[in-house]
Amino acid sequence: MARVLIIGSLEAELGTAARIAVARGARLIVAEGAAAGLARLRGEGADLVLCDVLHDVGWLVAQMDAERIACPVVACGRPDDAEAAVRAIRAGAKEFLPLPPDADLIAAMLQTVAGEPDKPVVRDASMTTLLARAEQVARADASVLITGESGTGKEVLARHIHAASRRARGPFVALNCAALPEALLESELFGHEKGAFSGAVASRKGKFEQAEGGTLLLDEIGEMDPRLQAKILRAIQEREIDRLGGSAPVKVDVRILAATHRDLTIEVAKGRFREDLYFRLAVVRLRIPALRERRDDILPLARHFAARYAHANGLPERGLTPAAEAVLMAHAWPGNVRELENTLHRAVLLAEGPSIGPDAIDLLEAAPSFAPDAPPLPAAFAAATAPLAAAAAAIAPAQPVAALVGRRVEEVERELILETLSHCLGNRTRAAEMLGISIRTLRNKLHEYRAAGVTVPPVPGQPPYAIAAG
Ligand SMILES: Nc1ncnc2c1ncn2[C@@H]1O[C@H](COP(=O)(O)OP(=O)(O)OP(=O)(O)O)[C@@H](O)[C@H]1O
Repeated sequence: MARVLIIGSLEAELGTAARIAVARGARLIVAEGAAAGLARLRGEGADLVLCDVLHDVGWLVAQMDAERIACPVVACGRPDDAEAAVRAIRAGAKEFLPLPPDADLIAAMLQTVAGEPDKPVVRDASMTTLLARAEQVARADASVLITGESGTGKEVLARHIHAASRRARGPFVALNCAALPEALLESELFGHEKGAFSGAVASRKGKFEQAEGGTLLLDEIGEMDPRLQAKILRAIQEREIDRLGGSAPVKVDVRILAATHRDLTIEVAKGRFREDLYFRLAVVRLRIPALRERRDDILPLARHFAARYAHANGLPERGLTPAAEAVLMAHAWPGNVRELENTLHRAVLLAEGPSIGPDAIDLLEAAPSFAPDAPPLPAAFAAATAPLAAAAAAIAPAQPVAALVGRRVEEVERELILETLSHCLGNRTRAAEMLGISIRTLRNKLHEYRAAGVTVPPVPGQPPYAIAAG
């Protein structure tokens, strides 16, 4: 269930947005102004903020950045007020929602931020067995360790377990442990009290407390530092956590799901992962096979994505020709379901005629190392914000592609990444979102650049650990 924070008056058109969000299953938090909204974010967090442009969107985003509260802010206002829209986007709002709001747009936003779970699409016998097992263990409260290569659907399975559990009405909170340096990860997990470190201007709940009564997915747990592993172990064993700078432990009622692409038994053998934590987490182990190991899933998934992206782009649903299906079946899918999804998204946009033929299946661009983690915003969203995009384009004209001919992709990619990062004032999360890549991919790229002697914009707020870990 997505938690939506609305900043503004519900008596105005924003009230319609609130009603639509609730009808679509969101939990609503309302604050009268930006400062009150920030206080609610510190206290209970949110998956999405809708902020009336009459309030100070720029101040809110700056405060959220300073306090490292990661949550997309969507500015809302009159569609003819392009100036306010551009101002809000420049101030760091992720999107501009024209009022009165369109019900489909709100639904699309909710789906994007909360990744509203579709039931996993499975056909292959290995996956139907795995799903049945997942549903069976969902009812218990035991920890579950989900393993599988990147893009196989570990988070999808975790959401499904949550939805099938008795905690389904509680929050589902996911945290990518590889995306943050150790010190930030600690405060993200356990929260902090005011003054716990420079920049901690107010106390804030961590993911454990935000997931109270629900499920916490610790994604990429294999990347976690041993010191934090010890703290997670304590949280699971004692069912309590210590906020940074806190004087007393806080009781938590959270079910832990963990995911990793690594073989944790190897990490344990090498002394990089605590054995006691491994046994705590791996009460139940679910291994998702790579897509190439479950070929009967390829076509049902491809049809599912073809229908989903046709719908999202306002296009008629089209089937795949036998030749296109043959191309899909012949590919090895190193990027797994995520690669298949991106390929079908492109195919839906590229295909001409009554069905999707092999010409529209463009596998070359599906480089797994650079595949976006999150699905792009639905096209309905882009359509509604088109006037804004035009205004933004007028401010920053695009570089003509012809000017790039003769340059190496690697070089252009580096420039794009570093420019985007400076544009976002060093904010990794926002830059990754803007680039359409995962924060992990961004961090890996930055490490590569730094190793090659390239100067990388520092993390805002600049505590030394953040700069070092970049
Ligand atoms: N069985 C499935 N049915 C429908 N969609 C799926 C399925 N499996 C994966 N997907 C889609 O594929 C994409 C990747 O899935 P997900 O993020 O769960 O993978 P992951 O294994 O957690 O990846 P990573 O290890 O990189 O975090 C998502 O967009 C998800 O919606």
